[in-house]
Parts: sequence; structure tokens; C-alpha cells
Amino acid sequence: SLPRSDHQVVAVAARELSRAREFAQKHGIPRAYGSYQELAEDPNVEVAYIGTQNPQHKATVLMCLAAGKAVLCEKPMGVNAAEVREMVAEARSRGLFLMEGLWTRFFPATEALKSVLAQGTLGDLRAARAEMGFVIALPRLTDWAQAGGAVLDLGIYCVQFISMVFGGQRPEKISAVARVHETGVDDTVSVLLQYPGGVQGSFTCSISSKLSNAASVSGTKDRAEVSPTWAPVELVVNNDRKEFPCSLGSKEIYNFIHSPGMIYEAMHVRKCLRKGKGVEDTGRSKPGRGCLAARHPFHSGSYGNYISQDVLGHPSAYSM
Ligand SMILES: NC(=O)C1=CN([C@@H]2O[C@H](COP(=O)(O)OP(=O)(O)OC[C@H]3O[C@@H](n4cnc5c(N)ncnc54)[C@H](OP(=O)(O)O)[C@@H]3O)[C@@H](O)[C@H]2O)C=CC1
Ligand SMILES: O=C1OC[C@@H](O)[C@@H](O)[C@@H]1O
Repeated sequence: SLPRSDHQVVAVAARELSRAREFAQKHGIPRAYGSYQELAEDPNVEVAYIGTQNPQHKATVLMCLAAGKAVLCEKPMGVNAAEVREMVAEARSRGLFLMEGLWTRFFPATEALKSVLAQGTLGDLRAARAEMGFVIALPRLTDWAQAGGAVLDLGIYCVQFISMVFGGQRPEKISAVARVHETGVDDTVSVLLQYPGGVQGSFTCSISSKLSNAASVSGTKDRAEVSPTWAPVELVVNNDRKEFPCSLGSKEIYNFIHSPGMIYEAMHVRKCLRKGKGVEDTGRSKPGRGCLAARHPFHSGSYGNYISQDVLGHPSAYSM
């Protein structure tokens, strides 16, 4: 979907060469590999996009960093804070770019919301609310061994929205309640986040029930809402509704809605690499090739532990 002068998919890898070849043929990709290692070692690959399942993210990210690649890893980048810290440390030590694929951040509707917030249209912010839930029949979601569960797969979109509208502040207190799936993963979770000055964030995520799938922020003057939470194509401020269509003329049939919106994060990665600067992680930017770990409280560990402690009654194997 993007100009070939800017982006080219030059290789694809799978654990089975036949599947990689089939995918490469279908999408006109020049090279197919039967292992991720071979792709990581391909000198024509500048950026590795990692779309394995959650438990394989870390190993594949480290493999590609070791091969000197910039890395865009699907969300959640790690299944807990320790994994994320290890990947960020590795990227920093090698001066390489690393980004978590929270594609939501780069949608035009999100950019429009950010300018509404910057202009102070809503007044002093008081509360943010996000919901993401649907009945999803994806085996990986109810499988503990695949780091399934609502919070890691869907809650991450809610947390990143709340963190974004509150400028990346860390909440002072978190509490959570949950319904636990028979497989032991979190099925439906509601979380309260208390920010300084009595400002509040709350979200509900569910892999077994349909929720509003909208995210909103309210202030002393007005309220703004984007939907759907994870791939926003609509922004409503007061009664003013703006659409940001994302079909982009693509004729592809995708597994997940608004998937053409993946181009926005790809464009962001290219922009960062061309600027050659480390993108703010803790609010500073550094000259030279740095790394971005799309940092938000979710991966700070304390919140994840709170949530998993509250939700599952014990620090789960994959508590964030
Ligand atoms: N940003 C977004 O909108 C979306 C993001 N995601 C994220 O993308 C990632 C992949 O999700 P999805 O594509 O639904 O997952 P799938 O269940 O389709 O698995 C993706 C790939 O993981 C690879 N894989 C590597 N090791 C294993 C293993 N041990 N068991 C099974 N598969 C393995 C397989 O590749 P192969 O066998 O070919 O090597 C498989 O094709 C997840 O992290 C998810 O959170 C998912 C959907 C939407
Ligand atoms: O990130 C994602 O997008 C929406 C849902 O389909 C979810 O399962 C997937 O991981």
C-alpha cells in the first residue's frame, strides 16, 4: 500500500519453508525463508516486523537485534515487564531501533485526538475510559502457554489510550477485578487507575463478551471519543463527528478489521529511522540511532503485577 521507494517487503520467514513460499508467492515477496534466523541474517532486510505469537516475541526480537536489524514487534512486545526490559536493554546496547507495534498510536484519528488535547478543547482532564471486548474464537487467546488472556491481547489497547491522554504519567494506584477463564487466563477484566489530582482512568477488556469498543476522555469543558478503540476511524468531540476512513483502496481481505491501518506504524518506523534519533523513551531524545520502546505503564511491571495479583490472585507466569 505504500510507495515502493519508501517501503518494500523483501523477505518473509516461517518455521516451514513451504508456508513462507506460499505467502511470498501470494504477496509478490522476493525471498522466503524456512527459519526466522535466515531472515534475520538477510543483508537486504533493514527492519524486521515480528508477528509471531506472544511467547516467541522476545527470542525473535533478540535474534533480529543480534543480526543488527531495526525491529518492529507486534503487541504485546513482551509477556511481562522483565522480557520488555531485556529487549530494550539489548536494543540500547546495540544502538538499534526497537518499537512495539501499538499501531493505534499512528492512526489519523489518534493524531486528531492528540491535537484536540493539545489545544485544551476539553478543559482540565478528569477521566478517561476505554473498552475493548468481543467474543473471539482464537485458540491463542484462551491458552496460558500462548500468553493468552484479555489483558495482554486487548487490555493493552485500553492502557495505551489512557496513558496517552494522560501524557504517559504513572498512576498512583491500580485495582482490578476479573472473571477468570476455565483455562486460567483472564477472560474479562475491569481496571481502575488513579492518577495524581484525583484524575481517573478505567477500562474493561473481555475475550468473551462484546463491549462498546470505544475510548473516551472527559474534561471540565468537553468530551472526546474515538472508535474502535484499537484501530480508530472516528473521532467525536461534543457532537462533532469526524471520519478517518482506513480502507485506503486496499482490495486485500484481512483477518482483522482496519488492517490497512498497519501502514501508519510502518510510516512512523521509517520516519524515526530517517531521523536517526532515539525517540523519547523517558521524555528525552538522543542523537544517533537509538531505540524506542513504546513505553507505557503496562510494561512497567508494577501495574501488571497489580493486575495479575488482583485478577488472578497470584503473580501469573506472564504478569506484565
Ligand atoms: N496489531 C494488530 O491489530 C494485531 C496484532 N496481533 C498480534 O500479532 C501476533 C500474532 O497474532 P496472530 O497472527 O493472530 O497469531 P497466529 O496464531 O496466527 O500465529 C502467528 C504466527 O506465529 C508463528 N509461531 C511461531 N512459533 C509458534 C508456535 N510455537 N506456535 C504457534 N505459532 C507460532 C507462526 O508462524 P510460522 O509457523 O509461519 O513460523 C504463526 O503463523 C500476536 O502477538 C498478536 O497480539 C494479532 C492480530 C492483530
Ligand atoms: O491486536 C489485535 O487486534 C484486535 C483483536 O483481534 C486481537 O485479538 C488482536 O490481537
